[in-house]
Amino acid sequence: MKNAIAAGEATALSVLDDGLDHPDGVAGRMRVTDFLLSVPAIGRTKLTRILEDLGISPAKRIGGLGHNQRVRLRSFIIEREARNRGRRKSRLVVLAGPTAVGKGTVATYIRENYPDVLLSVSATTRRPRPGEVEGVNYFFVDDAEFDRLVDANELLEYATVHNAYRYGTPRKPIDEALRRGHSVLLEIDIQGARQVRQVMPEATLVFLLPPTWDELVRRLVGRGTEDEEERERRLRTAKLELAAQNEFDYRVVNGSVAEAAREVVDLMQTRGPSDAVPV
Ligand SMILES: Nc1ncnc2c1ncn2[C@@H]1O[C@H](COP(=O)(O)OP(=O)(O)OP(=O)(O)O)[C@@H](O)[C@H]1O
Ligand SMILES: Nc1nc2c(ncn2[C@@H]2O[C@H](COP(=O)(O)O)[C@@H](O)[C@H]2O)c(=O)[nH]1
Repeated sequence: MKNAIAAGEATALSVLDDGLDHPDGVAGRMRVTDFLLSVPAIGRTKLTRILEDLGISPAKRIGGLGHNQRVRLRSFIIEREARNRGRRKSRLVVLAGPTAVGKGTVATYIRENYPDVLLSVSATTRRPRPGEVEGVNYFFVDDAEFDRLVDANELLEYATVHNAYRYGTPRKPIDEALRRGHSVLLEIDIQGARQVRQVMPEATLVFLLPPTWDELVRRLVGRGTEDEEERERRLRTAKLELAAQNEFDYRVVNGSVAEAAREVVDLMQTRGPSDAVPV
């Protein structure tokens, strides 16, 4: 049932009605606490207050509610769905762009300065760089484990990036976060962004641009993590990637990290974008 809500296949009201009509069915046997926690934007803190207001004990199951409790819970859900109708749903935002444009830098700034934004942690077959932390920067896995994640359909998308290592987005934490009403940010490459568009057409795709081509080259060289041959290869790919920017919903120019980060975060809020340019 929880997954049904997460996938948008059933509204909370239809799950509730199913439970009330069929006390011995899956929804009927669901605890009211689990049901309410499956409703987007209801967390444990709100749950206690809601149960008190509705006069329902946390131990109750949907199928075991008394008449007045049913009426109160149903009205609560109907009002909530009516209020939320027309508002944007929680968002999956994908940040992509050419090599060295600053995707990682902007994503790190967001992680450090906007704690409400959930930044997806990818799995990768590349080795950790100095200072990178398992579970924070990446889940560092070997080829066999990456194959297992792919075979078990545990990745929302995956790709071999820069012809070198494999990277992929674990699906479960994203489903869970969206179900809870949070917005999620993925910092991935363009192949991955295209896959996300296929499987989640409602995702917002943001293309990060350098102020100029010369500045992109300066950043790549200045980072000093690739040799000349690899830099040349990445810059050739970058030209092709820049040509893909029209596939994206918004473009953000990474002139200042703080401003680019704010624009991306604005795209995740219900009020919509500020300075980002719709494509
Ligand atoms: N707004 C900015 N102004 C100046 N330098 C920046 C800015 N944003 C990022 N940089 C620098 O540019 C370099 C590349 O940034 P970063 O590694 O974040 O790029 P990336 O897009 O994640 O690259 P890749 O896809 O190759 O991993 C880094 O040295 C970073 O410090
Ligand atoms: N398709 C995906 N691309 C990803 C993912 N996680 C990161 N990336 C991209 O890989 C490159 C290289 O990253 P680095 O940390 O090794 O420098 C960069 O362009 C990232 O955007 C992912 O899960 N899927």
